[in-house]
Amino acid sequence: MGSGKAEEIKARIEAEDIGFVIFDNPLSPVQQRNLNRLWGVPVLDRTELILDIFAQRARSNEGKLQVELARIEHQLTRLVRGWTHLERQRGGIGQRGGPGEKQIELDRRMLDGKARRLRERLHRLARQRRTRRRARGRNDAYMVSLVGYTNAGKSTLFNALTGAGTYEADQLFATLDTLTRRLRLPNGEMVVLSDTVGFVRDLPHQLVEAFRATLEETAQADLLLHVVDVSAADRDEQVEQVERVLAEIGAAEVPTIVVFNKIDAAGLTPEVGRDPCGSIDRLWVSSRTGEGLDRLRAVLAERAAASRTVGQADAGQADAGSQSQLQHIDGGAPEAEPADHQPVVVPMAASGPSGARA
Ligand SMILES: Nc1nc2c(ncn2[C@@H]2O[C@H](COP(=O)(O)OP(=O)(O)OP(=O)(O)O)[C@@H](O)[C@H]2O)c(=O)[nH]1
Ligand SMILES: [Mg+2]
Repeated sequence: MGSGKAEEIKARIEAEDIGFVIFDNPLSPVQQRNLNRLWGVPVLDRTELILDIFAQRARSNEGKLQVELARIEHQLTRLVRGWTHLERQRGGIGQRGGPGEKQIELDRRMLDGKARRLRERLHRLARQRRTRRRARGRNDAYMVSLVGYTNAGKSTLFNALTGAGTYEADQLFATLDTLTRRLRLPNGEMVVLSDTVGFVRDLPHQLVEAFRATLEETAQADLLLHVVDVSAADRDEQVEQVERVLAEIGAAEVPTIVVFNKIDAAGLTPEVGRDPCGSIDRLWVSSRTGEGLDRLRAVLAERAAASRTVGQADAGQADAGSQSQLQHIDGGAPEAEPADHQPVVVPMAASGPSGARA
């Protein structure tokens, strides 16, 4: 940003009585200090904004520790970035022997120590969580995780499916703590459903690191429901960003069904889409009105049943709808079934006897 632009913004801040300024990209400590001085209002960058929101939302002990760790990691990167500058500056104004350098080294050691202790506590918590899960016998259950961009409607879908009162709100990162519930499906199948923290474009690296334990659980799910706000203007970009984070946490290979949510807001009707093998891999639903959710339940039931009968490797193969699931289990020949080898989108109303409402 040139000085002309900075002056222009200063004029707007004064004219419109603006309280603070947020940059959509990283700022160095020096840039931040200079702009703050020029404009007389707080100046945040994107990472700090996201960290602030996370800090406000964290409820559980683990969530709070994760945010604190992310904050410290962020401070550490800034310390390193600011360091050379400070060193040069202090040298320039003739201070002896670099007291700034010494102070920064002390700060860095203190922060390093804090980060290490936090990581140890988080490790212990993650271990306890794994032990608890084993005790509950959840390792055998079919695990389904809701993932998606923040505000896509994961918690709303979670509530609609489980009847649980998870916090849902029209705000970013409403959910920070993974919440898990058992869900009984129409065919009597039991699955374990988890609601998770939402993703966002350019999720600060420190946050991905701090939330790694939580996110890695996602990677261990048997199935991901990738919830997409179909009414969002930038939904394709959101999908891409979520896929990128999933790859980063090692979840790219987990079988995934894309759930296009909020069809009521987009003026769409419930539909399903199939992969080239005929398996449903996309559904259009509204978590608010409940449209399309019966079909989603049926698909979940089928995937869970298939994973138990034919083993994980084939779990994605045998789920073309609740009726056809019965055919498969009754000995129908699934490999002979899909005639078309192209992905097709089947409107639910027109999907024949195996179709609309399970
Ligand atoms: N119109 C409409 N709004 C929905 C639907 N599903 C969710 N919403 C709204 O979208 C907003 C976000 O919903 P949440 O369920 O909190 O979203 P989330 O994905 O859990 O968000 P984070 O926890 O922040 O990642 C809320 O205001 C919901 O009421 C839907 O099917 N239709
Ligand atoms: Mg949520």
